Amino acid sequence: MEDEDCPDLVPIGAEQNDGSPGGKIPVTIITGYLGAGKTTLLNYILTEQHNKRIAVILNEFGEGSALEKSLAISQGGELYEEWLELRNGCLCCSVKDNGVKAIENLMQRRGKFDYILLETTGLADPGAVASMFWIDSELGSDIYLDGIVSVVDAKHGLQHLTEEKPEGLINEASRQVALADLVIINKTDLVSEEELNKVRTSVRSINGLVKILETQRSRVDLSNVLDLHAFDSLSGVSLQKKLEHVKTTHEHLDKAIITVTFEVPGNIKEENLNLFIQNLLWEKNVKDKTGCTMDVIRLKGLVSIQGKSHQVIVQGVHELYDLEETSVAWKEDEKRTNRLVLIGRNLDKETIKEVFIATVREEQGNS
Ligand SMILES: Nc1nc2c(ncn2[C@@H]2O[C@H](COP(=O)(O)OP(=O)(O)OP(=O)(O)O)[C@@H](O)[C@H]2O)c(=O)[nH]1
Ligand SMILES: [Zn+2]
Repeated sequence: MEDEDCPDLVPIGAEQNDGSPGGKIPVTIITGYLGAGKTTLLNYILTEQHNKRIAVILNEFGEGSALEKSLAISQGGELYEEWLELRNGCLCCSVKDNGVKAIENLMQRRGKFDYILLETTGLADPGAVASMFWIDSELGSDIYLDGIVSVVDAKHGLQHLTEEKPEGLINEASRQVALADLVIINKTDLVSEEELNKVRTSVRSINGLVKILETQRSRVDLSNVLDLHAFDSLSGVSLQKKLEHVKTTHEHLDKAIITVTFEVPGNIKEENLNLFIQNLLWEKNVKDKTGCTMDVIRLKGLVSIQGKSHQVIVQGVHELYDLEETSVAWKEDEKRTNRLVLIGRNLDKETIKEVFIATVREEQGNS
């Protein structure tokens, strides 16, 4: 039965479902720039009462996906009904033609879900992801695209939306807004009313029709997010029309922005970690081999802090960051380690790892 070309979706925490056959399964695409609050929204949806069996598909960068998963799980606890990971990393390129098939194979194997939430990477072109459902609608699929939700960071969104791109390159953040059926301006706690007005105006100028909601921690009435039927015959909008309107591309990843991940074993001192992060995000005195400043847009990590029994999550978006102790304890026989993911410009993995080690070195070997 299995198509060889068809990428595998990897179910995590497998447990058989017997869904009812019949009705088609809606898919909501959750998009938004790096660090805007997409995973926070997913977590929120999953913890709210919805009486649905929700499958979650993460479209994260290849290497970082294991970390992303562990971050989200440790935040969301056991509330995830399903957790799927695309083994090939990027959904837009690796499974463009087979993505729908992969999801359907999964439903066949595991029984039906009531709803599918698909989180794209912060740099993805949601149009490329959406188009895979459009192609499939003619094939009588079991799933349909319900809507595209775009999360905008109230603090950094304006910067993302107005950033000038070199000739020929499209601004990902504004494309995500242009394609959205719902825009959630999140992190309103971080801005003044005036700043919020500017972001709202900017969103409105890009997409004159879209519904705009403003949130903290992506807390939003679920009836505004799920079952939008944005592309039904009833709503009169076809996905095809929308995609024609907003140019979508294959070159969905800004070439200049890359992801680096590294792992360093041992315990580190909290103050040394702070120093490392502050040099990187605030002082901006960490340079690559050619002398260019490393510009980190997004930072995630799972680290082992000296004196703490539990794993600590590091989260950074531009210059804002915080450390949070998780509910996951390091096991007795477990090798303590620090895993970091950085997304930004001028990042070179060796240098950044060296700088990290140099900053925390004195703590190596302690436990
Ligand atoms: N102050 C504040 N922080 C928030 C809010 N919502 C989310 N955050 C924080 O912002 C950071 C990024 O949130 P995520 O939900 O991981 O963002 P994301 O869009 O999934 O990020 P990527 O997948 O890396 O692009 C985390 O540290 C969140 O705790 C908010 O309303 N206010
Ligand atoms: Zn995320």
